[in-house]
Amino acid sequence: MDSIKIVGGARLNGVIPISGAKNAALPLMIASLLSDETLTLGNVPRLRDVAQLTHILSNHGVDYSVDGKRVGQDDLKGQTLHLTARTIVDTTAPYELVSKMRASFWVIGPLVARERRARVSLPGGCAIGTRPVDFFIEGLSKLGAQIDIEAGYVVVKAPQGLVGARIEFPKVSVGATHTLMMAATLARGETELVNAAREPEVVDLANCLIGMGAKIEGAGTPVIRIQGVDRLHGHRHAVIPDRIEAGTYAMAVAMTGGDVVLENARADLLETALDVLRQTGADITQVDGGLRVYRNGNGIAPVDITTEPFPGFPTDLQAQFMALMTRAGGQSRITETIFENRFMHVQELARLGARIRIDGHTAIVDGVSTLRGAPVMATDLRASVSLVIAGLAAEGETNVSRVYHLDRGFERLEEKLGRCGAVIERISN
Ligand SMILES: CC(=O)N[C@H]1[C@@H](OP(=O)(O)OP(=O)(O)OC[C@H]2O[C@@H](n3ccc(=O)[nH]c3=O)[C@H](O)[C@@H]2O)O[C@H](CO)[C@@H](O)[C@@H]1O
Ligand SMILES: C=C(OP(=O)(O)O)C(=O)O
Repeated sequence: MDSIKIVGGARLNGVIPISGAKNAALPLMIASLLSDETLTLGNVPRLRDVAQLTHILSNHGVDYSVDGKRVGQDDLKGQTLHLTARTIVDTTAPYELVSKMRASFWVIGPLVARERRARVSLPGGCAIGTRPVDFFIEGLSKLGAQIDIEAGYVVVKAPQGLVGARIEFPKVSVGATHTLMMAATLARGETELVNAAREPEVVDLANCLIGMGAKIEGAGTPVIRIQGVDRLHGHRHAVIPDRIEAGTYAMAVAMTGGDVVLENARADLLETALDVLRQTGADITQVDGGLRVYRNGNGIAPVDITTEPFPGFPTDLQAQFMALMTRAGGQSRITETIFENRFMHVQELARLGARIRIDGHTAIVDGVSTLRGAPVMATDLRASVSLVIAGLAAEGETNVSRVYHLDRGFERLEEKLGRCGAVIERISN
């Protein structure tokens, strides 16, 4: 299995192009199931999750083709996917495919909306908590579907079609918002999603669905209203830049010192995290075509954070921020409120010399002046990249194993960091 070898200590200087957002691309690809015409998506990142989802969608009958193939080392642009679900050939999403990634469960919404039935395996994804699907089940049954759990599959039937309803989520859920918004586009009448997720990826999906002919108002606010239509048509849409990738590299620069432009990054998608980074001592400005992140090597100030749904501090940046805080000049408190088991990076950061203790949902980090390289291994995507960030600032060599987690969500990580002066390479075993 591949690993990433890092020799820490180099400052980062240069330009890092930010890819299209994984967490926007995935629901957008799934939206192709709602129409028998072609959905063309630009700026799609080249990631393992994207490739995996093309397999899942083709199992349902989606034809796909790709252009924008890499023509040379300098081509760092995203790919364009053409997805056409002329007919749905299979409404079952099998365990072997769905267990590999959480988002694939979301096909349940479009499948039942278009075909009036679906059989979808309970999902997998990053091991960061129990991650139930009760909001999906309650939401779909409010839209008139009958639901049974059979041998690890959620079996949904709506022989008369879905009917609009008011659905109030007990807690903000990105996936349930995506899924029920997609389902409601083809339901009869009006659906109101209350306590909906406001994440930029939800807004991106809504914008694409509107382009396909859906009637949606309020995406980006806690109440989304959808008027069902009879059919959706083809459309072209470009995926928004990845705010989590941008935030990750911003934290890497804050950690190592240096001066990097994050090309295509948008400050408006990341305000809370950027404010926190400024408090730690990083200088961040919007420049032509991206964000400039600068730190001159002065110390890192400790800052307390609590993860929250958008526009709060994102849980998907919590591990990376913890890596940064391991070198802060004092104590910081990091509270995780979204997932109950998202501190798996703590014991691995400790192997590099970090001083962290856990008190319930809070990690208390006492900054140290030096981290020292070590072999480390992560169990999920963002935890893995937090170890890369720590390795960049550690003395000596760090080896991060189980790189397949990183390949799910970071496009050409070693290449992007290497171009800015990091000493980093992939070791293929
Ligand atoms: C592919 C993708 O976009 N993944 C993101 C998505 O995951 P995902 O959509 O899975 O996360 P949710 O927003 O649904 O999860 C939020 C909370 O709601 C709970 N919950 C959710 C659904 C449900 O039916 N019942 C329930 O209790 C979850 O266990 C969690 O505690 O949003 C998370 C929160 O921003 C991010 O960390 C993930 O990177
Ligand atoms: C948790 C994540 O992904 P998933 O929801 O697919 O597990 C993530 O992107 O950080």
